[in-house]
Amino acid sequence: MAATSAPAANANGSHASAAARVGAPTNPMATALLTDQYQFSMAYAYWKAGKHADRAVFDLYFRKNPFGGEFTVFAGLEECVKFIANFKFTEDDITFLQSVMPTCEGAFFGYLREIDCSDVEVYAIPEGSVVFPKVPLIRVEGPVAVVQLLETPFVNLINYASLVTTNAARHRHVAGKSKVLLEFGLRRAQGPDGAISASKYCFMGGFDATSNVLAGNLFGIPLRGTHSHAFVSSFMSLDDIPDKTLKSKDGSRVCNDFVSLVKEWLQKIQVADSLSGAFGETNQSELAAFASYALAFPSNFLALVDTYDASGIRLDSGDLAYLSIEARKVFCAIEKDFNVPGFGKMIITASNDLNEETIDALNKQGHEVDAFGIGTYLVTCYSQAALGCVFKLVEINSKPRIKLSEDVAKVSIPCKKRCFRLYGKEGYPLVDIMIRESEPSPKAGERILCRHPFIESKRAYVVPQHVEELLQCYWPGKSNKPRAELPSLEKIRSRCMQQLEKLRPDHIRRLNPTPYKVSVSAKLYDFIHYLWLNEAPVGELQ
Ligand SMILES: Nc1ncnc2c1ncn2[C@@H]1O[C@H](COP(=O)(O)OP(=O)(O)OP(=O)(O)O)[C@@H](O)[C@H]1O
Ligand SMILES: O=P(O)(O)OC[C@H]1O[C@H](OP(=O)(O)OP(=O)(O)O)[C@H](O)[C@@H]1O
Ligand SMILES: O=C(O)c1cccnc1
Ligand SMILES: [Mg+2]
Repeated sequence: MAATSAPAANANGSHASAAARVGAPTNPMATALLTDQYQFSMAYAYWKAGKHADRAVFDLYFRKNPFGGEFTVFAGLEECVKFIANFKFTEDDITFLQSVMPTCEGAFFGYLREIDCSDVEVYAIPEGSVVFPKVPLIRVEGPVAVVQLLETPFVNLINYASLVTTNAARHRHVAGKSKVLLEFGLRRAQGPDGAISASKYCFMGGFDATSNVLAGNLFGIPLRGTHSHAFVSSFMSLDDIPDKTLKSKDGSRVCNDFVSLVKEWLQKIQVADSLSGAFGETNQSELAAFASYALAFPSNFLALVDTYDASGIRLDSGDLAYLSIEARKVFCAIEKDFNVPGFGKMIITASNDLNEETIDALNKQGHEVDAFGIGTYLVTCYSQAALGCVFKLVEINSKPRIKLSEDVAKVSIPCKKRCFRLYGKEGYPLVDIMIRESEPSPKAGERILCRHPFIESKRAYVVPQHVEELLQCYWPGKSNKPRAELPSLEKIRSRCMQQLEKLRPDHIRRLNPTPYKVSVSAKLYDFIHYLWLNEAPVGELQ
């Protein structure tokens, strides 16, 4: 996506061209009808009350980090921007809405027919950033009825995206930088959209490649894969191979009878002392499948070796630590005894219900796996079903609003806010702080009081070495703010990896990670509590 500094939309109607520049959401189902019915009910009631154009500010945020961790990776922003760029009801949509809202006045549908997001402003934290609870990931400002309609699709586009990106980042963290991570989840994902999103966001979170061909086509994600048990078991014997000619890629080297060569080598390794008879009971049909696969992919050979008995290169069952070590020993012995340089470094891929815990267990045991193929646990986010992002009204017509709850964690933080990340001496982020829009920004070298939004005793002075403003303008509406760039997937992925590297290690460790501090300015703290007391009814004791 090209960078642009032009306003996305302005009063003289450049909204359509902005939409063309930004492009359409990946999923064609992400249209203006993809929302909950109650959003239309409220839009109608706002309209009836003459409030539909009231200027509202909503924050999209989550309350708790997923997977028992203390960090989250923010993802899905580009799809939200594409969504609002294309937000418009078609005549068919209007006809349908009229049919399901028969009691609404006709003029309301005339209003719906006209609306788009040209008067909506979207500020957000850059996609791929590490984020924390309570801090707005996206701040949406605009006519209340329009922004209300955006609640469900925005939350939908962010929730799973951020959850699965975080899951992928956690798998990357436990596997370590040097391992190849392959996303194999297409068959186990929640439908086609779940699968496509998983492939995109697992790559963003640090995976190297996917088996999902459509995702490769749509997003340019590298494709990787091996072969399945069906291929191996489809062969009966070496007689199943009609064309035995093996050619090098450029055709310069030809072996006319590769099958005889395979047999010859099998005899050699069967009697090799260093392999102590490991190949004595080689399954002939499995051997035929591998020989045939090698003939098809002479420079890219990979064998699924556990169909009959595990002994070598994608391992998909059994004790993966033990088998990978045994396989490596065999490869190293062959390299040494038969002088085949590089054979010992043959890539060992492992798959089969892998997840953070099993990879951690393998690491603790010691293993020789180079690449992990991960499906079910990764893409279904097995250990946490949803992130639980919410979209809350924080201000209307410049009047701050608060949502109270018995559960303090569910009390919303009112006001249109600006958010900053304060970095310490060692270069690590120390704390995120939210301030009222009217307050001066925190500055490097200047002491600022950071307060826990709800717990009075929790506060700290911080003298930041560096201050980063978190919310950037991605959709300026009718303002003249320059629009922040929507970077390529590759760039977002790099951002994610860099951000995780910059985080203090105790925030990302798997066991008992330290919570990152999220705070508000003293002014905002006072205001929250003033508004809270103002809004909370005083009980009466009888
Ligand atoms: N060394 C290991 N340490 C911890 N977990 C492992 C280890 N090796 C494999 N696993 C995990 O143990 C589980 C093995 O599951 P299970 O016993 O059902 O499979 P299997 O019998 O080996 O294979 P299959 O039933 O697919 O033929 C998988 O989740 C796998 O990832
Ligand atoms: O295990 P996952 O993390 O979900 O990774 C994807 C799995 O998909 C394939 O299994 P397949 O559909 O062949 O079924 P099976 O291995 O369960 O027999 C492959 O063998 C992997 O095990
Ligand atoms: O290419 C593979 O090995 C693969 C792809 C999808 C699922 N399981 C394995
Ligand atoms: Mg399997």
